[in-house]
Amino acid sequence: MDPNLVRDMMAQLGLTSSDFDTLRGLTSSAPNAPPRIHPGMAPDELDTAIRNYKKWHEKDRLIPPEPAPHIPVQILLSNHASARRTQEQGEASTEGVYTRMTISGFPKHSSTVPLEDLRLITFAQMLVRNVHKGRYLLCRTIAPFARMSAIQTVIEDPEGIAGVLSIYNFPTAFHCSTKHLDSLFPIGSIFAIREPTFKMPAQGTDPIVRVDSPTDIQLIGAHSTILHDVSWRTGSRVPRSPTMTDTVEGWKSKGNIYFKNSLWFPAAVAYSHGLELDPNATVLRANRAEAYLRMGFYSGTLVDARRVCSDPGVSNTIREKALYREARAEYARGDYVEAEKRFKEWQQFHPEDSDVKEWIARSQARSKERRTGVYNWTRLFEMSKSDVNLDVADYQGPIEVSRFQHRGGGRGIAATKDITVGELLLVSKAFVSISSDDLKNAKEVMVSVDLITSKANTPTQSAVVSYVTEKIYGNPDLHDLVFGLYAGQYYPPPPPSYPPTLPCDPLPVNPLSPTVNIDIAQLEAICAHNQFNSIPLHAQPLGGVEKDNIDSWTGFYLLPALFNHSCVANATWTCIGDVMAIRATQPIKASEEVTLHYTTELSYEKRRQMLQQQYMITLCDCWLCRDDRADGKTALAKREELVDQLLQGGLRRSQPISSFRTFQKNLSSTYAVTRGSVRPAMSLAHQATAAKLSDRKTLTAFKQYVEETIKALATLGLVVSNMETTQSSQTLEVSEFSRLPPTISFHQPTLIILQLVHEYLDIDDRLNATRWLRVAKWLVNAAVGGDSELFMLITADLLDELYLREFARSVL
Ligand SMILES: C[S@@+](CC[C@H](N)C(=O)[O-])C[C@H]1O[C@@H](n2cnc3c(N)ncnc32)[C@H](O)[C@@H]1O
Repeated sequence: MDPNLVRDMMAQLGLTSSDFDTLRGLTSSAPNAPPRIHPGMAPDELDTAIRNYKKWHEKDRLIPPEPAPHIPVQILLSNHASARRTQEQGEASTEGVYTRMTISGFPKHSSTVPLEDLRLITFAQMLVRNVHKGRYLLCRTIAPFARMSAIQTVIEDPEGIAGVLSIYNFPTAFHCSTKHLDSLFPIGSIFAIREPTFKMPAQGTDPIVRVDSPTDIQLIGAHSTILHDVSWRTGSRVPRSPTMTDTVEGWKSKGNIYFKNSLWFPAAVAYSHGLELDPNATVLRANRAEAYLRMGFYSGTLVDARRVCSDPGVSNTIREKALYREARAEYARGDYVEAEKRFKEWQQFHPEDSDVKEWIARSQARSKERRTGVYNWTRLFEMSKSDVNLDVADYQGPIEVSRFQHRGGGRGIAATKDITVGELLLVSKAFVSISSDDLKNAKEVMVSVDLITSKANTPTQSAVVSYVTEKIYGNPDLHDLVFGLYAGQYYPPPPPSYPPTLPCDPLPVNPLSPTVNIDIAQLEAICAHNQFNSIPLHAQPLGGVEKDNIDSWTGFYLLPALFNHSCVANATWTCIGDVMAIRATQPIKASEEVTLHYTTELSYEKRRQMLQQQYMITLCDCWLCRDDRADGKTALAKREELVDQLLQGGLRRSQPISSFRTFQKNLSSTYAVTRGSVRPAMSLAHQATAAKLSDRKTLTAFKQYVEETIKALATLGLVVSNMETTQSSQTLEVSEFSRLPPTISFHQPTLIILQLVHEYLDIDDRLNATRWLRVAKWLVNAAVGGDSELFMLITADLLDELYLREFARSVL
């Protein structure tokens, strides 16, 4: 901060010059402040800023912990008020999307010690750059919260010393309004912060108490024993704080007001305060169950609803409500058999209720999906266009988690029987999925810069940790499902099997005292190692432009995260809405490893780089990479150069065909002659040559065009019977020997084939056009499932662009 500005501010606040000297020590210590990283930096600028930031971080880490300089509370409050005003102004404005940057990937502490085993600490005893293990800070808020990268406020301890508190990843606070924050944490809220970290902020100059894990925060009710011997030096009541109720009825009506305003979490907190006063206050518990249900805190709903149902003194109306909530929570947790039972129990009291009939039918449909793996993919695809959040059951086909010692994490997926191409292996609903559209509604986008990978994450990647944290917070029994995933080389290896055995009963949720500890640093590593970043199918149709303008999408899935990578994968994944389906693209033998692509780059070097960015620290050992490495560095470099040349428009259609042939020869010379037909980079050269030949309208040129197109497909690894001789034998067919290209997703080969269909129709060869159209349909259905109808929907834009829609409709 500019010292002159500080001096002006202090004058306004009536502070003395000795206060100013204290402050100058702080504010002019700009050399100790971290380098700025801000939105709008050019890529080079950002690279340099990240490098400088890392250097600063290393230096800052070496500075021993030291007492914090005293910053007058008025200064803290005044600085904070301006941050709060910025958020309020942003809320009032109708314009623009604001981007915030935050730094991730540095070590951070999350406490695992219960509050009762910790000793009290005060600000005066705390040191900057220190984690205060074995201690807890008791404090209360003396300002309203404001939301920046984290939610932030000013707190004071019982001795009246103030400091800034920043809480990251707090449930429901990711993009919340000031109204939500004020309801959640009114001024005067009392917290116990377990093992607080006092540190220099990631950006800025004033030290902060930084809480990364929301489970380190315990909300303290007025009657808590922890407050018994505590008196607040600045008075029992914080100025401007609302009057706090301290009766069960008071908390109930507060909760009900929040509930009516759709402020589910503040409502749940209010009910929890009431339940702390009287754990048998059944109405509050029943209401909390509903608030949890609205927030997706299903474990909390279930525990509360069951307890209400088992209360012998409860009225029939409340018991029935609780039973319905229990059934809904069972359904949402994927226990469809239990859900059906509960809904049927409820139905006994309301035999004609149409909603419950619908829920029973849905429970039965989900149970059937889970048993059979039969889904209506076409319907799901259509539904995903309006709501990505699809209602389906998970399904596990002929696969299991197995040991693969040589892979990071030591596990992988193996086939439990011989598998055929296109067979459905797994259907999994996202644990969380985030599209950039979800974030844009919030008028604010957060971008995190990862110090481990030295790159800026996309907005949806930056949000994933907060989303997963919230889900675990409200569903604590899911904790081990997430923390059983691989977290990378700096963490102990995950358990050899997956999923872990989960508690039989759901765990309770209490926002005043969270049930499980969430280690945020480990969760960041887990998310980074296991997330999926491709765009769901409805938003990236073949041909045309992206439909929903989705520029980034991140999905966090559980069992799908157990698949290892191969550049020549034998399975492929696609997302319809937030549902991932994984299918075999090659025949797979029982006990063989089943793999997916983490990248579909055609060049060895680009694949290597992409895999490294996804934390694959060892070189990929698939046969394609081994063959590529055996070609030697010089050949690989030359191949890379030629491919770049091609992609940058180095071969123009106006050039003579001989230039294309020479190019092919040069590129081909980078592959050892002994290599098999799969040569992904060659596909690009064949595609370019085919495009050139499609301009020349002679029969010979057409034949050559077909030959080049077929080579483009074959070099990617597509196998269809008699593909190479189809011109003469006309026996092109999809048979049990057919397989999808192992090197790439279905999109590119489908594009190539539909182009070929278009060219055949152009010369009125309907027979071959039909044959190839059927190959395209087979390809899409094998990768995505469904039938002709789904094929037509997925390829609709491309079929239109190529004037193929009517033809496809008539022959499929
Ligand atoms: C999403 S996890 C895959 C499951 C993981 N193997 C496990 O045990 O949980 C991704 C990590 O698995 C490892 N991995 C994936 N594919 C691999 C491969 N082909 N070779 C070696 N390690 C691989 C890498 O360490 C990568 O960071």
